Amino acid sequence: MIKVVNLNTGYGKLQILFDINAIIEDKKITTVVGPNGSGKSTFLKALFGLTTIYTGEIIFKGKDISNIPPYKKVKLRIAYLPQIDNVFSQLTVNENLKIAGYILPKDKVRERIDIALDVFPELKDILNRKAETLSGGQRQFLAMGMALVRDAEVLMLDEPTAQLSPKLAEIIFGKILDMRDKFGLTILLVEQNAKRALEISDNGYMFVSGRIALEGTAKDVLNHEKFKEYSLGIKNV
Ligand SMILES: Nc1ncnc2c1ncn2[C@@H]1O[C@H](COP(=O)(O)OP(=O)(O)OP(=O)(O)O)[C@@H](O)[C@H]1O
Repeated sequence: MIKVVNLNTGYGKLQILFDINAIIEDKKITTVVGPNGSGKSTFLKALFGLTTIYTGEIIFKGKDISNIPPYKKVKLRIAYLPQIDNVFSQLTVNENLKIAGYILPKDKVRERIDIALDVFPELKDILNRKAETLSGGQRQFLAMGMALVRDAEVLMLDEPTAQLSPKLAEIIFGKILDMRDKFGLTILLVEQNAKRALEISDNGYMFVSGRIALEGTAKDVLNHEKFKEYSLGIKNV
């Protein structure tokens, strides 16, 4: 579980998130929705150690990790997949998967790559392709596969279905469910495809202007008037 307590954070002097209190439950999918610019991506970045934290705590396994740099978060088995630049574009799919396992003992890497290829069989035929030649969906499969190789326990995904067709988005949502159900991953998802994302989630938060406007089970959020008003105003909902 990740517990966020009274978090105030931003970039340098520019505060973006205000008094955020949230719980990311183990082995569940928690989705953050909200208008453009409301601070959803900043929330993921803050949890990974990429923002300036003014006050507050991020508690993971009983310890405050708010001042721990990103490379150490990887060792804590927290993975963050940004919207772009989530793979090494000049390397092949196979090389990307191998590199993802760099913190693991060598004999474990092969085993973890096999597990990743079981969940993402789509990658099997393109192992020797350079990542820069992949489609958006294939790239997303690779980025998620790399998190599986790393044996991540917490997976933070920033808009994994952005720019994808509805059919591919649905496949990605299916993979996210697989990662929770087959591997017990704790997933924190930021999505523009808000309604569909909440439908596959356990818990939800809606951010508005850097503050939590709604929170509860994903079902509670989906059925709340505030969410309905917001979702009527955006595409894909
Ligand atoms: N590196 C940065 N430096 C300064 N300001 C930033 C930086 N990244 C984001 N911001 C600002 O922080 C605010 C929140 O942005 P953020 O990307 O977290 O919102 P979001 O809810 O994820 O939006 P979207 O749905 O459009 O991705 C915006 O005003 C944005 O301009």
